[in-house]
Amino acid sequence: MSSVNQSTKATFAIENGPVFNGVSFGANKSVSGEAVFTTSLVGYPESMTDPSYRGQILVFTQPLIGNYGVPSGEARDEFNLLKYFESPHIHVVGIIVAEYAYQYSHWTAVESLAQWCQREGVAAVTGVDTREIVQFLREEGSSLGRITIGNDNPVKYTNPMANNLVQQVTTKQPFHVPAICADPVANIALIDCGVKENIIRCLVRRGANVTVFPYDYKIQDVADKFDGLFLSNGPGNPEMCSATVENLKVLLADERFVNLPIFGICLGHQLLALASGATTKKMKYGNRAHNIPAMDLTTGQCHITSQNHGYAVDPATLPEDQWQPYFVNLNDGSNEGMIHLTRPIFSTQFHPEAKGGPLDTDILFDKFFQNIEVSKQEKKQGEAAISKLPLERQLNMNGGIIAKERVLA
Ligand SMILES: NC(=O)CC[C@H](N)C(=O)O
Repeated sequence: MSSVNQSTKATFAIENGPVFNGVSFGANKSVSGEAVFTTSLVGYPESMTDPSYRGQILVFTQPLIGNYGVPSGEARDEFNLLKYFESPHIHVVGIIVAEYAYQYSHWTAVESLAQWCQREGVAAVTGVDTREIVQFLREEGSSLGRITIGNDNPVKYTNPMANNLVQQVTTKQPFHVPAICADPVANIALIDCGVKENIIRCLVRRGANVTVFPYDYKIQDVADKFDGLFLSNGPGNPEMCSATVENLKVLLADERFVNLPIFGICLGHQLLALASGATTKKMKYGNRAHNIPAMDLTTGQCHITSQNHGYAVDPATLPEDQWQPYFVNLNDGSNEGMIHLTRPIFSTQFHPEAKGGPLDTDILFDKFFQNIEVSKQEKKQGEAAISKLPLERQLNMNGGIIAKERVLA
C-alpha cells in the first residue's frame, strides 16, 4: 500500500491546448516539458529510467498504472549492472495516468510508484482522461505541457529539446564493464549518449568487454584498440549532438577503420546517419510503444519492435552509393534503420535490446558479434600475410611509414 494524500489537486495543461484537472500522486513540484505518450502496457520503471525520456512528460495510454509497484533501484545483476532500471534515476519530469493503482503487488516491488516519484522529485497526475490527451497530441503533434500542483503558480512552458540533453546524461568519465567469462570474445567501445543498462547487458552477456566513453570522446583516437563500436540511444534532437557526429565523420573517413564493425541504436542510428551525410527530422508525435511492426528490407520479414523516439532519419537523404535503408516502419512508413553496402555497419531506430520486450530483434546483437568475428579473422589473416612481407613493407603497413628504402636511425 502506498501513502498518498489523495486530495492534492493537480492540473496538466498543454500549450495552446486543453487543461486537464486531476489529482497529484507524485512530488509537490510543478514542472514543464515536452508532452509525449506511450502505448506500452508494461515497463513503467524501465521507461521512466530510460535517459532518452529526459525532460519529457510521459502520458501512459494503458489506463491502470502502478499496480506492480517499483522494484529496487539498487539491485545488481552478475555484471554489476542495474537489475531492474535502465539508469539509476527517473528522467521524465512528470507522468500522467488515467488511474493510478493505489494498491500494488509484485514480488520484486520495494515501494509504490507514488513513493518513488516523491523521492525522485517527479510530478505525477492521475484521474484525467488520457484518451482525450492522446487524441489532442495526435492531431496537433508533440506539444509542450506543464503540471501544476495544488495552488502553485504555473511554471513557464519550457522546451527541453532546445538543450543539449545528451550532455546531461552521458558518463563523465570512461568506464569499463568486463565480460565475466574466462575468454572474452571482443573488446567493444560504446559511445554513451544516455545508454540504457540493458544495452550494455546485451553486449557483456555475449562475452564482450565493454568500455563506455562520454558522448564527445574523440573515439577516432582509440578505435584501433577495439574490435567493434557501439552507438547508444539518448535524449533530444540528434542535431544537438554535433560533437559525436563530428567524431564519427572523422572515424568514417579514416581508411584504418573500413573493417570496424559499428552498430547504433535509436539516437545512435540518427547520429550515424548525420555523420554519413543524411538528415533527420522531427516527427509529428513520434513512436513510443512496444508493438511497432518494422520490416527488414533485406529479407521481407516483419518484426515487432520496442520504440521511443521523436525524430527520424530521412531515408531519401542517405547517400545511395554507400547506404541503404535496412528496416521500414509498417505503420507510418518511417525509416527504421540503415545498413552499409560494403562495410560491417548497421543501425536501427527501434530498440533490439527492449527491456519490457518484445525480443524479436535481439538477433541483431548476434549479427553485430558475427561482424566482429569476421573482422577479427580478416585482421588476423591480414597480419599473418603481412608478417611474410619484407620488413620495410611491414613497417609501411603498420606504422604508415612510407619509405622507398629502409630508414635507419
Ligand atoms: N531512444 C532514443 O535514442 C531517442 C532518440 C532521439 N532522442 C529521438 O527522440 O528521436
